[in-house]
Amino acid sequence: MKSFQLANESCPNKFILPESKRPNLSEVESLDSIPIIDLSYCHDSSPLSLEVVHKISKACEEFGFFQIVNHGVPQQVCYKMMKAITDFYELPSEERESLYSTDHTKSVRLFNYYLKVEGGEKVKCWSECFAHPWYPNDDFISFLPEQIRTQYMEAFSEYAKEIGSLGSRLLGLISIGLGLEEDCLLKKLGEQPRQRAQSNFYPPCPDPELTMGLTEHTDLNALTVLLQSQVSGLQVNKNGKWISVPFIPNAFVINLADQIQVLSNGRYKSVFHRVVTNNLNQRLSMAMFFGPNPNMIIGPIQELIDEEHPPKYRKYCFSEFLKEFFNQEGTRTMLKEAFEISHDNK
Ligand SMILES: O=C(O)CCC(=O)C(=O)O
Ligand SMILES: [Fe+2]
Repeated sequence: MKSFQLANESCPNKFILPESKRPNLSEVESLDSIPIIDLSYCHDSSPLSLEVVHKISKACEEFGFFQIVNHGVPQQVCYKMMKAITDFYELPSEERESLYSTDHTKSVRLFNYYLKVEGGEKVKCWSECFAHPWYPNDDFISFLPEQIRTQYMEAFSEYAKEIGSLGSRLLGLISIGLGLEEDCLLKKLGEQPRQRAQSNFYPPCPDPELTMGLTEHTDLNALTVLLQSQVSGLQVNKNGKWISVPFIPNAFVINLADQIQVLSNGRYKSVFHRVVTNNLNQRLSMAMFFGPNPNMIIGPIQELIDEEHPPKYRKYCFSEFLKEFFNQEGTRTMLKEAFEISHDNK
């Protein structure tokens, strides 16, 4: 699956976006940035800080994105995870070849995102992504290239444990911010929630104005915890403008995904984001997705509905949402909208 050229070569056609979909890098907003929230006072043993709850709630309403620092996940655990994915992508591409698949029903696979353009043609994103479940480990261990299997599994097991408890803690704080019981959102995800991991690799690109590392999208799950390498590239849309998310040492980027937008009846936002490329340095990220069990029924939470806030979305089974997601593969822009209730004729 050799798909990338060296940075001093020109950009192959299959990666070149039509003009209207290009990143327009000079227009990226440099004055605004997503909030940075210190979680020092929110560890399991500490009493709840209402100030932190308030900051998170505000970030969820205004940006749908924030970074967290002093989150309690040991630096070494993150370092080992980042090293394992770096080593994975640094293997000769033949070693990863057998993992490559365009079949989205495969739960472990290496793939490229693409954008469907007019005429049905597919333009590839300038990235490689490797997705797999969090558990059980046996389901994906055998797929990993042998050279990195032990290292990856060791790093991932520790990492998944830490991110699992961080995610539950964040869902608790977000629930309280919505005026709900602390365990409300976690319960909405059900038993055996859909938890997936995805590493993203963005090699240097000869012409960053023509390509996209990941085209604009919202995440389909409930919550994403993202670890990024030192090279920036992630941008978040706010009021139609793109703002960059800087790399902060020992921080995680948190973003709300579609299911929280629906559960919160539109109060908290799952916003569009994208990743741009650069011609100097490779970039890596590890996204940990928290989603509902596919059999769970999702819809606006009863306590958040009243006369002033009628339900914006109909109830659906999460598996239905997943089906819609795969139907929209390559466009992915009207996902939640497919479940909206129209109040036009009221
Ligand atoms: O690489 C990044 O910074 C973002 C990745 C992302 O948006 C995703 O995996 O959904
Ligand atoms: Fe994303």
